[in-house]
Amino acid sequence: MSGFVDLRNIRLTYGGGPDGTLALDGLDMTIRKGEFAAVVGPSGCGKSTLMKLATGLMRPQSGTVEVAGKEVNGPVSIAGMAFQNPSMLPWRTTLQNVMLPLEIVQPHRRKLSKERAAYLQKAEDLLSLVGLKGFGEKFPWQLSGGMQQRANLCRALIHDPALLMLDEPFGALDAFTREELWQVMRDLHAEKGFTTILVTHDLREAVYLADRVFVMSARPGRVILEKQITFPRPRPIDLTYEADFNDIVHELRGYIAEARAAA
Ligand SMILES: Nc1ncnc2c1ncn2[C@@H]1O[C@H](COP(=O)(O)OP(=O)(O)OP(=O)(O)O)[C@@H](O)[C@H]1O
Repeated sequence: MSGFVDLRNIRLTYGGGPDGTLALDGLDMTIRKGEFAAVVGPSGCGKSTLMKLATGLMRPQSGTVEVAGKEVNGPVSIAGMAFQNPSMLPWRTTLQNVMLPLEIVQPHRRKLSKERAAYLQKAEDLLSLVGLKGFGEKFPWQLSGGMQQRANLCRALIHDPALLMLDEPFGALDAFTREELWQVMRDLHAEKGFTTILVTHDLREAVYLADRVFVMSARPGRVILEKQITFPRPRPIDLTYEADFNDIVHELRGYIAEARAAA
Protein backbone atom coordinates (compact mmCIF):
# COMPACT_ATOMS: atom_id res chain seq x y z
CA MET A 1 0.00 0.00 0.00
CA SER A 2 1.35 3.38 -0.88
CA GLY A 3 0.74 6.32 1.46
CA PHE A 4 1.84 9.94 1.75
CA VAL A 5 4.81 8.97 3.90
CA ASP A 6 6.20 5.49 3.30
CA LEU A 7 9.12 3.97 5.16
CA ARG A 8 9.88 0.44 4.02
CA ASN A 9 12.18 -2.10 5.58
CA ILE A 10 14.42 0.56 7.08
CA ARG A 11 17.77 -0.27 8.63
CA LEU A 12 19.87 2.53 10.03
CA THR A 13 23.11 2.37 12.01
CA TYR A 14 24.86 5.33 13.65
CA GLY A 15 28.62 5.35 13.41
CA GLY A 16 28.92 2.52 10.89
CA GLY A 17 31.21 -0.52 11.19
CA PRO A 18 30.88 -3.31 13.76
CA ASP A 19 30.89 -0.78 16.64
CA GLY A 20 28.00 1.25 15.19
CA THR A 21 24.68 1.64 17.01
CA LEU A 22 21.86 -0.12 15.17
CA ALA A 23 19.01 2.38 15.72
CA LEU A 24 16.29 1.07 13.38
CA ASP A 25 15.91 -2.40 11.91
CA GLY A 26 13.02 -3.68 9.79
CA LEU A 27 10.94 -0.56 10.32
CA ASP A 28 7.83 -0.26 8.12
CA MET A 29 5.41 2.63 8.35
CA THR A 30 2.81 3.99 5.96
CA ILE A 31 0.99 7.21 6.75
CA ARG A 32 -1.97 8.33 4.66
CA LYS A 33 -2.45 11.81 3.25
CA GLY A 34 -4.08 14.06 5.83
CA GLU A 35 -3.65 11.50 8.59
CA PHE A 36 -2.49 12.50 12.07
CA ALA A 37 0.00 9.83 13.17
CA ALA A 38 1.62 9.62 16.58
CA VAL A 39 4.77 7.61 17.29
CA VAL A 40 5.46 6.36 20.81
CA GLY A 41 7.96 3.92 22.26
CA PRO A 42 10.66 3.36 24.87
CA SER A 43 13.38 5.97 25.23
CA GLY A 44 16.08 5.61 22.58
CA CYS A 45 13.95 3.44 20.27
CA GLY A 46 14.67 5.66 17.28
CA LYS A 47 11.72 8.08 17.18
CA SER A 48 13.83 11.15 16.42
CA THR A 49 15.84 9.16 13.89
CA LEU A 50 12.60 8.32 12.12
CA MET A 51 11.78 12.04 11.91
CA LYS A 52 15.19 12.74 10.39
CA LEU A 53 14.59 10.01 7.80
CA ALA A 54 11.15 11.27 6.80
CA THR A 55 12.42 14.84 6.38
CA GLY A 56 15.50 13.74 4.41
CA LEU A 57 18.04 14.90 7.00
CA MET A 58 19.39 11.34 7.16
CA ARG A 59 19.37 8.39 4.80
CA PRO A 60 19.00 4.75 5.77
CA GLN A 61 21.67 2.11 5.05
CA SER A 62 18.91 0.03 3.51
CA GLY A 63 15.21 0.37 2.81
CA THR A 64 13.31 3.20 1.14
CA VAL A 65 11.72 6.44 2.26
CA GLU A 66 9.07 8.08 0.08
CA VAL A 67 7.15 11.29 0.72
CA ALA A 68 4.32 12.39 -1.59
CA GLY A 69 5.20 9.63 -4.06
CA LYS A 70 8.86 10.63 -4.43
CA GLU A 71 11.90 8.88 -3.05
CA VAL A 72 13.57 11.08 -0.43
CA ASN A 73 17.19 11.90 -1.33
CA GLY A 74 17.68 15.22 0.49
CA PRO A 75 15.84 17.70 2.71
CA VAL A 76 12.08 17.59 2.07
CA SER A 77 10.84 21.11 1.33
CA ILE A 78 7.15 20.26 1.81
CA ALA A 79 7.80 19.54 5.50
CA GLY A 80 7.39 21.90 8.44
CA MET A 81 8.97 21.03 11.78
CA ALA A 82 8.51 21.92 15.43
CA PHE A 83 10.58 20.62 18.32
CA GLN A 84 10.46 20.68 22.11
CA ASN A 85 12.61 23.81 22.26
CA PRO A 86 10.94 26.60 20.24
CA SER A 87 14.41 28.08 19.41
CA MET A 88 13.08 31.45 18.32
CA LEU A 89 15.71 34.03 17.35
CA PRO A 90 15.76 36.52 20.26
CA TRP A 91 16.66 39.55 18.11
CA ARG A 92 13.62 39.09 15.86
CA THR A 93 10.04 39.86 16.80
CA THR A 94 7.55 37.00 16.97
CA LEU A 95 6.16 37.99 13.56
CA GLN A 96 9.66 38.09 12.05
CA ASN A 97 10.39 34.67 13.55
CA VAL A 98 7.20 33.24 12.06
CA MET A 99 8.18 34.68 8.64
CA LEU A 100 11.68 33.16 8.75
CA PRO A 101 11.04 30.01 6.64
CA LEU A 102 9.74 32.25 3.83
CA GLU A 103 13.25 33.68 3.51
CA ILE A 104 14.61 30.17 2.98
CA VAL A 105 12.03 27.90 1.31
CA GLN A 106 11.21 28.28 -2.39
CA PRO A 107 8.99 29.41 -4.07
CA HIS A 108 8.26 31.79 -1.16
CA ARG A 109 11.82 33.15 -1.03
CA ARG A 110 11.49 34.31 -4.64
CA LYS A 111 8.08 35.89 -4.08
CA LEU A 112 8.62 37.38 -0.62
CA SER A 113 9.70 40.93 -1.50
CA LYS A 114 6.92 41.45 -4.08
CA GLU A 115 4.20 39.81 -2.02
CA ARG A 116 5.31 40.83 1.45
CA ALA A 117 1.92 42.32 2.42
CA ALA A 118 0.07 39.09 1.61
CA TYR A 119 2.65 37.01 3.49
CA LEU A 120 2.45 39.35 6.50
CA GLN A 121 -1.31 38.91 6.51
CA LYS A 122 -0.86 35.16 6.41
CA ALA A 123 1.49 35.26 9.39
CA GLU A 124 -0.96 37.48 11.31
CA ASP A 125 -3.83 35.08 10.45
CA LEU A 126 -1.85 32.12 11.74
CA LEU A 127 -0.99 33.99 14.96
CA SER A 128 -4.72 34.72 15.44
CA LEU A 129 -5.59 31.10 14.81
CA VAL A 130 -3.34 29.96 17.67
CA GLY A 131 -4.52 32.70 20.05
CA LEU A 132 -1.61 35.13 19.60
CA LYS A 133 -3.46 37.98 17.92
CA GLY A 134 -1.65 41.24 18.71
CA PHE A 135 1.56 39.58 19.94
CA GLY A 136 3.47 39.70 16.63
CA GLU A 137 5.55 42.75 17.63
CA LYS A 138 6.68 41.21 20.93
CA PHE A 139 10.07 39.57 21.13
CA PRO A 140 10.11 35.85 21.98
CA TRP A 141 11.61 36.51 25.41
CA GLN A 142 8.55 38.64 26.21
CA LEU A 143 6.29 35.60 25.71
CA SER A 144 5.54 32.68 28.05
CA GLY A 145 6.76 29.18 27.13
CA GLY A 146 3.29 28.21 25.92
CA MET A 147 3.03 31.35 23.77
CA GLN A 148 6.47 30.68 22.27
CA GLN A 149 5.38 27.17 21.37
CA ARG A 150 2.22 28.57 19.71
CA ALA A 151 4.43 30.91 17.66
CA ASN A 152 6.72 27.98 16.90
CA LEU A 153 3.75 26.10 15.39
CA CYS A 154 2.97 29.15 13.23
CA ARG A 155 6.57 29.20 12.02
CA ALA A 156 6.34 25.50 11.12
CA LEU A 157 3.16 26.17 9.13
CA ILE A 158 3.87 29.51 7.40
CA HIS A 159 4.97 27.90 4.13
CA ASP A 160 1.84 25.68 3.98
CA PRO A 161 3.71 22.40 4.43
CA ALA A 162 1.86 19.31 3.28
CA LEU A 163 3.67 17.42 6.05
CA LEU A 164 4.08 18.60 9.64
CA MET A 165 6.67 16.88 11.83
CA LEU A 166 6.37 17.42 15.58
CA ASP A 167 9.07 16.08 17.91
CA GLU A 168 7.92 16.39 21.55
CA PRO A 169 6.62 19.92 20.89
CA PHE A 170 4.67 20.19 24.15
CA GLY A 171 7.09 18.26 26.39
CA ALA A 172 8.43 21.28 28.27
CA LEU A 173 5.03 22.81 29.10
CA ASP A 174 2.97 22.50 32.28
CA ALA A 175 -0.05 20.16 32.16
CA PHE A 176 -2.68 22.90 31.67
CA THR A 177 -0.78 24.69 28.93
CA ARG A 178 -0.11 21.36 27.25
CA GLU A 179 -3.84 20.59 27.13
CA GLU A 180 -4.49 24.04 25.66
CA LEU A 181 -1.89 23.42 22.98
CA TRP A 182 -3.38 20.01 22.15
CA GLN A 183 -6.61 21.82 21.33
CA VAL A 184 -4.74 24.38 19.24
CA MET A 185 -3.09 21.53 17.36
CA ARG A 186 -6.42 19.71 16.94
CA ASP A 187 -7.98 22.82 15.38
CA LEU A 188 -5.00 23.62 13.14
CA HIS A 189 -5.05 20.08 11.76
CA ALA A 190 -8.83 20.19 11.20
CA GLU A 191 -8.57 23.53 9.40
CA LYS A 192 -5.46 22.93 7.28
CA GLY A 193 -5.57 19.17 6.71
CA PHE A 194 -1.78 18.62 6.58
CA THR A 195 -0.39 15.13 7.20
CA THR A 196 1.16 15.06 10.67
CA ILE A 197 3.71 12.87 12.41
CA LEU A 198 3.97 13.53 16.13
CA VAL A 199 6.70 11.93 18.23
CA THR A 200 5.83 11.97 21.91
CA HIS A 201 6.42 10.29 25.25
CA ASP A 202 2.97 11.35 26.39
CA LEU A 203 0.47 8.59 25.63
CA ARG A 204 -2.54 10.79 26.46
CA GLU A 205 -1.29 13.33 23.95
CA ALA A 206 -0.88 10.62 21.30
CA VAL A 207 -4.37 9.17 21.83
CA TYR A 208 -6.06 12.59 22.01
CA LEU A 209 -4.52 13.94 18.80
CA ALA A 210 -3.91 10.97 16.54
CA ASP A 211 -5.90 8.97 14.02
CA ARG A 212 -3.37 6.20 14.47
CA VAL A 213 -0.72 5.55 17.11
CA PHE A 214 2.40 3.59 16.14
CA VAL A 215 4.16 1.83 19.00
CA MET A 216 7.86 1.08 18.50
CA SER A 217 9.99 -1.64 20.03
CA ALA A 218 13.10 -0.87 22.06
CA ARG A 219 16.27 -0.24 20.00
CA PRO A 220 16.70 -1.31 17.28
CA GLY A 221 13.32 0.25 16.62
CA ARG A 222 10.56 -1.18 14.47
CA VAL A 223 6.78 -0.86 14.65
CA ILE A 224 5.19 -3.42 16.98
CA LEU A 225 1.64 -2.07 17.02
CA GLU A 226 -0.58 0.25 14.99
CA LYS A 227 -3.57 1.36 16.99
CA GLN A 228 -6.44 3.09 15.18
CA ILE A 229 -8.05 5.77 17.37
CA THR A 230 -11.68 6.11 16.39
CA PHE A 231 -13.03 8.80 18.75
CA PRO A 232 -15.08 11.22 16.63
CA ARG A 233 -13.70 14.68 15.88
CA PRO A 234 -13.62 17.39 17.06
CA ARG A 235 -12.56 15.73 20.29
CA PRO A 236 -13.39 17.66 23.48
CA ILE A 237 -10.54 17.80 26.01
CA ASP A 238 -12.78 16.13 28.61
CA LEU A 239 -12.53 12.98 26.50
CA THR A 240 -9.06 12.50 27.99
CA TYR A 241 -10.61 11.85 31.41
CA GLU A 242 -13.12 9.25 30.20
CA ALA A 243 -12.83 5.52 30.81
CA ASP A 244 -12.74 4.45 27.11
CA PHE A 245 -9.90 6.87 26.50
CA ASN A 246 -7.93 5.73 29.50
CA ASP A 247 -8.38 2.08 28.52
CA ILE A 248 -6.52 2.81 25.28
CA VAL A 249 -3.78 4.77 27.08
CA HIS A 250 -3.42 1.85 29.47
CA GLU A 251 -3.26 -0.69 26.65
CA LEU A 252 -0.50 1.30 24.88
CA ARG A 253 1.38 1.65 28.14
CA GLY A 254 1.32 -2.14 28.48
CA TYR A 255 2.96 -2.59 25.06
CA ILE A 256 5.70 -0.08 25.88
CA ALA A 257 6.37 -1.64 29.29
CA GLU A 258 6.70 -5.02 27.55
CA ALA A 259 9.03 -3.58 24.90
CA ARG A 260 11.22 -2.03 27.61
CA ALA A 261 11.35 -5.28 29.54
CA ALA A 262 12.37 -7.20 26.41
CA ALA A 263 15.25 -4.80 25.66
N1 LIG B 1 24.71 10.56 16.56
C1 LIG B 1 24.54 9.38 17.15
N2 LIG B 1 25.58 8.51 17.32
C2 LIG B 1 25.42 7.30 17.90
N3 LIG B 1 24.23 6.85 18.36
C3 LIG B 1 23.17 7.66 18.23
C4 LIG B 1 23.26 8.95 17.62
N4 LIG B 1 22.01 9.52 17.63
C5 LIG B 1 21.22 8.62 18.22
N5 LIG B 1 21.90 7.50 18.57
C6 LIG B 1 21.33 6.31 19.22
O1 LIG B 1 20.34 5.75 18.37
C7 LIG B 1 19.19 5.39 19.11
C8 LIG B 1 17.97 6.13 18.58
O2 LIG B 1 18.09 7.53 18.86
P1 LIG B 1 16.85 8.52 18.75
O3 LIG B 1 17.31 9.86 19.20
O4 LIG B 1 16.25 8.38 17.42
O5 LIG B 1 15.86 7.87 19.83
P2 LIG B 1 14.53 8.46 20.47
O6 LIG B 1 13.54 7.34 20.47
O7 LIG B 1 14.14 9.72 19.81
O8 LIG B 1 15.05 8.76 21.95
P3 LIG B 1 14.34 9.54 23.16
O9 LIG B 1 13.04 8.86 23.37
O10 LIG B 1 15.28 9.31 24.31
O11 LIG B 1 14.23 10.97 22.74
C9 LIG B 1 19.47 5.75 20.57
O12 LIG B 1 19.73 4.55 21.26
C10 LIG B 1 20.66 6.67 20.53
O13 LIG B 1 21.50 6.45 21.63
